[in-house]
Amino acid sequence: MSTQTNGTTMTNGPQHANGSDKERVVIIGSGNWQVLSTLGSAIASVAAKNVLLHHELFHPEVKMWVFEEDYEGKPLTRVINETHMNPRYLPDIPLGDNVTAEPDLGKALQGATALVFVMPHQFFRKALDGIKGKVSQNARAVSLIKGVDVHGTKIQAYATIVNEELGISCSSLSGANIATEVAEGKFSESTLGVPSPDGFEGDPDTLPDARLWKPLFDTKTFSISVVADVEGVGLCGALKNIVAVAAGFIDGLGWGSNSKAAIMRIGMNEIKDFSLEYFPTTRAETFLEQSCGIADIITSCLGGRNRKVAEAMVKEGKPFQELEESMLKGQKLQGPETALHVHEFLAARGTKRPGGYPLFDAVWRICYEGAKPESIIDKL
Ligand SMILES: NC(=O)c1ccc[n+]([C@@H]2O[C@H](COP(=O)([O-])OP(=O)(O)OC[C@H]3O[C@@H](n4cnc5c(N)ncnc54)[C@H](O)[C@@H]3O)[C@@H](O)[C@H]2O)c1
Ligand SMILES: O=P(O)(O)OC[C@H](O)CO
Repeated sequence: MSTQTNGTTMTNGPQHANGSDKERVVIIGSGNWQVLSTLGSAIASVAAKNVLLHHELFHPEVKMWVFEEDYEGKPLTRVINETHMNPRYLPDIPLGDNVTAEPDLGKALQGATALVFVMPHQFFRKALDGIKGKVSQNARAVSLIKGVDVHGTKIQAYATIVNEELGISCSSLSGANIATEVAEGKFSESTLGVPSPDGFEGDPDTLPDARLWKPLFDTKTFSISVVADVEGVGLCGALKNIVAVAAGFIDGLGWGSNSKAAIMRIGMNEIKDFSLEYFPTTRAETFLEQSCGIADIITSCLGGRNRKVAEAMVKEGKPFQELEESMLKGQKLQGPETALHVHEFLAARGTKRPGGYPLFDAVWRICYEGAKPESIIDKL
């Protein structure tokens, strides 16, 4: 098994067990980030174009594992394969004729060497159980999942779990990336965190996993920057969802732009300090300089689903679970559960930060403990 801290077993790619020297891409997930699933479906549409462009590196077919469900009386996979769109999670966006939807995870993984994980974190563990033992040790993975996994005093980003459980190298991709805007080809940036040898200070674009994933995702309108910080990129994506919930409360209360800017600033500091406190390989500049850091906080606090549902919680006085169902229609919220996971972790592990993490704590209290939204500023 490879170990991935700042270092990993650095496979240099091609010459795979499938007998081909070309990378075979499988997208595991098919939601709103399909561009990347809706990211899954949005990501599928970006990746589908790039495998054709970089045909010397990639096999032309992109498989997409789809959690099978009924769509207007037909299996969703059949609808996707007939129309080359995913009307359930990413309406009106062509995915590319070379994307094949597959409901059987084992079949989707056959011959796969480049695994793109893009599903709500709520479904990750079950999918991972179905993947174990079915992946070539030459394969590599990238996680686009924005969340953290907590067990008692242990907290992990998803790329680390993929690395540990499947024994393959895993990168992270995260940024200011509202899926529909990416799918519509509106200019966005994203950050790719790749494994590197300990103490690496060179050009991250030269690292082996950057040479695989950057050609798959980078386009003129979806611009990828590479950093040697897998965990930092994953943590930014996870923790900004808590801040976006807080921003939604501010909107619901009608408190205006100064309050929202304060929430973004305080949230940025909590994300950075939390990551540096518990994940020693993370780099402060990832939070302050990259799309996955400050830029994703801004876009999520302006236009994300977490913000939208949290605003409705205040205005309609309903719990997030009810609003998630009625407003998102099958898409999933990550912010409230991430606040719960972080709360459980901090309760078990404690913190050396003076005053703790009061914004993260306030979001947990409002979502799960019935605290009033106005109390969000009480300990800031
Ligand atoms: N949508 C975005 O704008 C966006 C942007 C960047 C990152 N992300 C991240 O990408 C990840 C995926 O988000 P998304 O927006 O694509 O998903 P989503 O919120 O659209 O959720 C729908 C997905 O969940 C799947 N699903 C539903 N029930 C399931 C089950 N029982 N088992 C397995 N899968 C099931 C559906 O098949 C579909 O793929 C998340 O971590 C999210 O934070 C999303
Ligand atoms: O819609 P949200 O709140 O899940 O955020 C989507 C993306 O993560 C924004 O980068």
